[in-house]
Amino acid sequence: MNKNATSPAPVQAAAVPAPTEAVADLSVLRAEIDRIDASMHALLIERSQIVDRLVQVKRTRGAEGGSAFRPAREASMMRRLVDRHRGILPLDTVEGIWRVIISTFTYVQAPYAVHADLASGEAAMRDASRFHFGFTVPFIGHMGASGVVAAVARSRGDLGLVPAFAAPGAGAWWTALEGEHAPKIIARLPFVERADHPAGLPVFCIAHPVTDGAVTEVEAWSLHVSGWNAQAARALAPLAEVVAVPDRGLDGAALLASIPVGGERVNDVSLDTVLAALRDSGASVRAAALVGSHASRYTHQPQG
Ligand SMILES: O=C(O)C(=O)C[C@]1(C(=O)O)C=C[C@@H](O)C=C1
Repeated sequence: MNKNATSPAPVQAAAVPAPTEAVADLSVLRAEIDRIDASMHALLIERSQIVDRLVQVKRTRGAEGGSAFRPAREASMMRRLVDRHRGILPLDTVEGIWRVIISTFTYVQAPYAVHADLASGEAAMRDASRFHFGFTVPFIGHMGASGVVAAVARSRGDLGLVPAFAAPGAGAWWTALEGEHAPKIIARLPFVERADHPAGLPVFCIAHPVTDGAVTEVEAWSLHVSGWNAQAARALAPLAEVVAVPDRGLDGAALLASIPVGGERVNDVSLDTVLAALRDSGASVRAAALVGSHASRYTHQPQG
């Protein structure tokens, strides 16, 4: 006869630890948590010592002054972080922790402020800034992208955040980035996109151009186009992401075209392809200026 079938109760009772055993287990587990917290803290202190050495190396190599923000390195670190994450701790939390670690280590190398355009909604922009740069880095709000670009231009190493989409009334703010010494787009945030990102507002990050650590997977071009029409907009849609603002002087539009020139998914799009598509659809480009570059958009697909 099967003993378990006739007397299941003792088996279930044995699975629940006696109260004293449970208390002992809890204190053992809490001791484990204390050990892990102490190790994590020690590792952060060790990381800060490495960053100290990194600053010395950068100095001896004559690295540019200004911001210590290195967009190529950060994009690659964030992609690897989300790809290796597993377990019950939400990805949002892990990403947020590392954003604070990296942006604060950027700040301790060379203090900077984040200027953000609040004109299309303060809450989402503030969330984006705090998520990507933490609370130690000062946050300065502006009503409009022009104020952000001007503040970054005046600074030594500040960053600017501007919506990466057509915001009503924003105008062709990117034309202020055309000058040789003007700030440029150096990143697009979030580095890792997903449908339910807690700070998912798409923003361009603007700074004085970085020569060391720039990433050029996507080029941002300011295009002045006459004869801009629906056919031209349709022709560009598969080639580039475009923000368009009417330009009455040209009887056309000022465009900010983000052209994927090469990345993990290398494709054939170049400025020439875009210019040819515009010509073929009856529009003509009067002027083109490179106003920055950034890493390819990287989308995280949740497992399961
Ligand atoms: O790798 C660098 O150059 C650093 O300055 C270190 C570090 C980091 O904390 O990991 C900080 C800032 C950069 O944007 C990238 C990475």
